[in-house]
Amino acid sequence: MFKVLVSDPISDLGIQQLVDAEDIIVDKKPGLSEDELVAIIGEYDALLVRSQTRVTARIMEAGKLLKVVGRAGVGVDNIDLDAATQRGIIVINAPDGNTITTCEHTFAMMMAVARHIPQAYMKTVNGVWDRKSFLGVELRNKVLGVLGMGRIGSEVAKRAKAFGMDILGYDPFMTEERAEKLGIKLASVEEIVRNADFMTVHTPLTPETHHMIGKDQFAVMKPGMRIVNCARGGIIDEIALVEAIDKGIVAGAAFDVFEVEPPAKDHPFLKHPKIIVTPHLGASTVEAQENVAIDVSEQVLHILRDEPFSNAVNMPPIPAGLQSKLQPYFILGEKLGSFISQMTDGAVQEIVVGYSGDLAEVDTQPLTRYVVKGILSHHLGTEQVNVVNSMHLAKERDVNIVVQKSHIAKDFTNLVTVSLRTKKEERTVAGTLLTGYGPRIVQIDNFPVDVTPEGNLILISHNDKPGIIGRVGTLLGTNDVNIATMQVGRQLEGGSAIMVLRVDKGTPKEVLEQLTNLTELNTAKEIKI
Ligand SMILES: NC(=O)c1ccc[n+]([C@@H]2O[C@H](COP(=O)([O-])OP(=O)(O)OC[C@H]3O[C@@H](n4cnc5c(N)ncnc54)[C@H](O)[C@@H]3O)[C@@H](O)[C@H]2O)c1
Ligand SMILES: O=C(O)CC[C@@H](O)C(=O)O
Repeated sequence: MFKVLVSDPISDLGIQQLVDAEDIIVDKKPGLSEDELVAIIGEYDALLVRSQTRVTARIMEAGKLLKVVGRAGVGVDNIDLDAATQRGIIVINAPDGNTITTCEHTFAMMMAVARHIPQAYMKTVNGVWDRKSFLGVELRNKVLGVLGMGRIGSEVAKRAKAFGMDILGYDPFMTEERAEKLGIKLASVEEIVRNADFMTVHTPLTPETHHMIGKDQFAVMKPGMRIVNCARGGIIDEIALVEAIDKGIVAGAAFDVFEVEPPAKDHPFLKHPKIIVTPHLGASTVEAQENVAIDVSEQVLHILRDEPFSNAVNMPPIPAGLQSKLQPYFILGEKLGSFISQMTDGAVQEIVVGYSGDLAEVDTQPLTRYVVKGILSHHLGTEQVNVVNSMHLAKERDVNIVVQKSHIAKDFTNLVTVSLRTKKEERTVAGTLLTGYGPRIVQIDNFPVDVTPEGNLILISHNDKPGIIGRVGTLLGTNDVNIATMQVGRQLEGGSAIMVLRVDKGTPKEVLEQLTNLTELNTAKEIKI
């Protein structure tokens, strides 16, 4: 007999298959505190949550029998994935069940902000018949900018076409071919900000998307824009948005999500006449709640019964023999993936992973998953991508993955080479494990280097001319960026060259821009590992 605890309000119909199962006992106890959960979780094999329960490391630790945590929804930001992985607890989610519902909520919000529905409602029910203050705008013939063209963003784009809107879409994984199929135009964030009448965000919250719409974007924004966020709080800088509305740049905003939820009582959105809000209701329909609960219950049943399952968002078990052989390479593979995705521009089309030397002899599939995880995590967020789903996510985005093996590894016993082909360019890094020293990057494009992939790095491509290293050092020094180590690689004297600097802290954007403007310097990119 297995025991399942449901600790958030989850659709009864959705979990009916668990209730009906002869080998399962279901207890519904919504609203427990962390301490209360810690006290009882020890007797349960599975925990089912929505977004309210924070499944912390303490709860996992106390869950001695816990095999699976099921999230009825997409985001797993309320679950400590590392703690789950460490304890061998499988975390699953239901990524598809609430797509349409959230897309429809986005439209409800877009139309409400276009026609001032909540504001007009408030006045009318308070006895004021005001037909002058609420002149709206049509959606027809307007430009809609969609940031994040995944499941929800793509559905929004499809429906916006029916409203007669022109759609500009931005997503690092969007290719011209897919954009053409969807009938949208690919654009950069800046093009969207400068040209859209409405803008809606549908990305995960990652270090890259955090405040992706902030002061700089509002400064160049098309006046009169209306903005919708039904994705995650923090993608749009809340304070900068209020300023932009007060300056007359933004005409109105509709938010379902907040940087801190629930927002404080004095949050500037809550009394602003041009901002409408809902309390994270994007996924709250009967249909979506049933869908996600059915999906997640089905997978929980499979896991408890030791049957094949899908939608795991953390680490799968790897056979013991292979685990010990490959384990040290997992870190190298993921770091190479992260490094190359940060140094390469454009939508990813192909990943080529080469294994040379001893590695050519073993089943490297788990290692490839780590490389792909490192690449995709940069764009999709570490919370969403893991070694279970990385290949699936790449396939979903039409990214071709090629694996090549060779018994010869030139100067190294083992070498992992990763090439990334995008619409714009093709780049390569190679790395090895040095006994006693750990992972090393030994090649960047055609340049031999010796770089420990760790911390804050700056990758510079320049022309090999006297004085350039000094100029870079002086510029960083004057901006209080301390260089810890430096590596320079070139092929020919006076030809193109690269520099890899390790610095003590993150490099501000302006400093990177100033670096790029130095004579004989082509590009300067920050890489964080
Ligand atoms: N309000 C709600 O109740 C609710 C409900 C469901 C989902 N969500 C949230 O909506 C968001 C989208 O969900 P989804 O199911 O469509 O996810 P998805 O993974 O299918 O799509 C996200 C897309 O964002 C893209 N992306 C990543 N970084 C980007 C960047 N810097 N710029 C542009 N695009 C970038 C990814 O390539 C991906 O295609 C998530 O944040 C999810 O948690 C909210
Ligand atoms: O459970 C909810 O209602 C939130 C759902 C949503 O934010 C998600 O990520 O799926």
